[in-house]
Amino acid sequence: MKDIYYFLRQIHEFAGKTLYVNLLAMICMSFLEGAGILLLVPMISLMGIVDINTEELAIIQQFDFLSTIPSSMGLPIILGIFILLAIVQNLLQRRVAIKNAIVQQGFLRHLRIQTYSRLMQANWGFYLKHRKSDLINLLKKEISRTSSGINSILMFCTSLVFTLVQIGFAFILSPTLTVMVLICGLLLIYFNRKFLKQSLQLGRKNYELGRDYLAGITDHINGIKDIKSNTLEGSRIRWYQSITERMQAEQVHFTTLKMTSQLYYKIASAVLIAFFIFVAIQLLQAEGSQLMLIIIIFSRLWPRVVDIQASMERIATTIPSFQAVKHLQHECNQAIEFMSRSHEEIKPITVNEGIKCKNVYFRYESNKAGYTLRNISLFIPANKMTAFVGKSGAGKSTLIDILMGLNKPEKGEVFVDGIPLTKENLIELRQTVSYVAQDPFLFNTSIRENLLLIKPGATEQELWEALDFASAAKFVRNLVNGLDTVIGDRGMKLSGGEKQRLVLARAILRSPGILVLDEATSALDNENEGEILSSLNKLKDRMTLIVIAHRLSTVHHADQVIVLDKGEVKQMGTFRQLESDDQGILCQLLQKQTQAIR
Ligand SMILES: Nc1ncnc2c1ncn2[C@@H]1O[C@H](COP(=O)(O)OP(=O)(O)OP(=O)(O)O)[C@@H](O)[C@H]1O
Repeated sequence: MKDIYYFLRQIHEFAGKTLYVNLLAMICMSFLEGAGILLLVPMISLMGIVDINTEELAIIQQFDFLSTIPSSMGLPIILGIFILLAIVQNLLQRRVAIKNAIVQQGFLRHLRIQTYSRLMQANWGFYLKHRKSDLINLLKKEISRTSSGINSILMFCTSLVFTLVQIGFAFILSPTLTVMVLICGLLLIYFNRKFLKQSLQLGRKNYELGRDYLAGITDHINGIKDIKSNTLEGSRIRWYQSITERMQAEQVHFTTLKMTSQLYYKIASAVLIAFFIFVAIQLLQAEGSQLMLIIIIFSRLWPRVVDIQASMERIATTIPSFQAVKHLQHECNQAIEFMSRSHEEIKPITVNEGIKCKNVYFRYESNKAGYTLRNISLFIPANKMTAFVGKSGAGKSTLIDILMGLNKPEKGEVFVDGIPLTKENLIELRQTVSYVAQDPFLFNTSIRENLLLIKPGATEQELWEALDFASAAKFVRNLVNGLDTVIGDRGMKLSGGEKQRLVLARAILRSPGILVLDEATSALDNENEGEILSSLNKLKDRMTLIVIAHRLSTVHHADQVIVLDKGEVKQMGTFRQLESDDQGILCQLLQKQTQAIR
């Protein structure tokens, strides 16, 4: 209930008075419909179907003036009023339905933007904890279900108001009968509460299956090359058959549940009508007029009771989506990375002295023993090249993430020009950094757009200079569409080395104060790597370069080399100093690389 209230409050804040105007319009509609029912009584009477005694029904007496009109005119007048009421009611209904759609679609968009913005502002730790496909599932499916769940709740409220008004009218026609119908309806809703419980369980199953389905197919499509080259197609198809079978069973179960609950109501409806008619005729010797009332009230009220039960079941199935979206929003709020200022307003900083780590400790899971980084203290001077080397798993990328403020130290601190790195100045540092990852990300669009993403106003000349710097100009010129070539999903249509050069060009285009290269030249041949290294050498005095490299030839020219091992700094100095230490790790790494070449 708390979860539903959370979103109802949001829609109240979002839609404000439109929501209440709509509810009011719906109440008007039910009054018009009620008046229509009341009109049926004199109409039936005038038509001579049954002679209804209106003396007992005060409100119906309001229509007595109709009997003063000649009967040849009375019927057309009643029918005219009836049609008029129906027109007004349906015009109102059309307007309310459109307004409702505007509110619902607007709220869906609002929910999407709100959740997406919070996701974008969440820190890196949040993303390390979550599967990407789960986030996509939430953004795509669960938010829509939440929004349609809200719609069901609003419809439920309307149905309730509608029913109350109809009960009022039915009460005027026959209080005893109305009370009896209501007691029967409430009893049935009470005995059918097991359907609500089952609907909630099915909603949970639907959520889990949807999430697993998306996670599985995302993995398969992303890893299709490995699947094909290792002939894993069979096992993947078997997984797909199994999950779709469970999804099918869940949907069939849901329909069975819905239809069973409706069946109970329909059978109950027939039994109750038969029972009331029987009692009315056999025991109370009721007249035709009362029988007609029984049928009118039943046919009007009973579908409302059925609607209420169906709405409650629909709402129950969407509760897991409410919970999931609310939980996501809550987690994002907890993981908010920086104060929400527009990125455009924030200017990059100039690093004059350098970045310092003081006694930094870090681990990915705080409940596990052992740190990934232990007692790291180091200084990265501004406008120099610092290289991190070490065996695989030593903690190099983790440390870089700490320096960029992506990971937050559990103990110790990071300083930029002597100022501690905090939520307040983090975004300024990020604006200063350009990062080239091991597995670079490119968007499925043209080379030009991929580059302009970093610097939207860049001129043609700036684009080509950046490409030149990254030794990418030649291959881009050779493409038929040059800068306008579309490069496929994640740059699939380019070789690994071409992708790396393009990402490097993109990073340099921004003229960053700090350039971070995490194994950014690992896929390049010696010739291209050599060209990039000499370009980087020229940049050394203009920006702070932080490089991770396995190939030690890459870090020869670094001003400082830091060797990490098992999460600790083991050596620090110039390349020459460290290579001359026979017992040092760098020397061992060098020997291993030389042996591997032989
Ligand atoms: N998201 C994560 N969750 C848990 N542990 C992680 C995560 N990422 C890395 N690790 C662990 O942290 C340690 C350091 O990893 P890191 O990627 O920093 O090493 P690295 O020196 O950059 O390795 P490589 O040269 O192979 O890229 C490894 O033991 C790794 O298993």
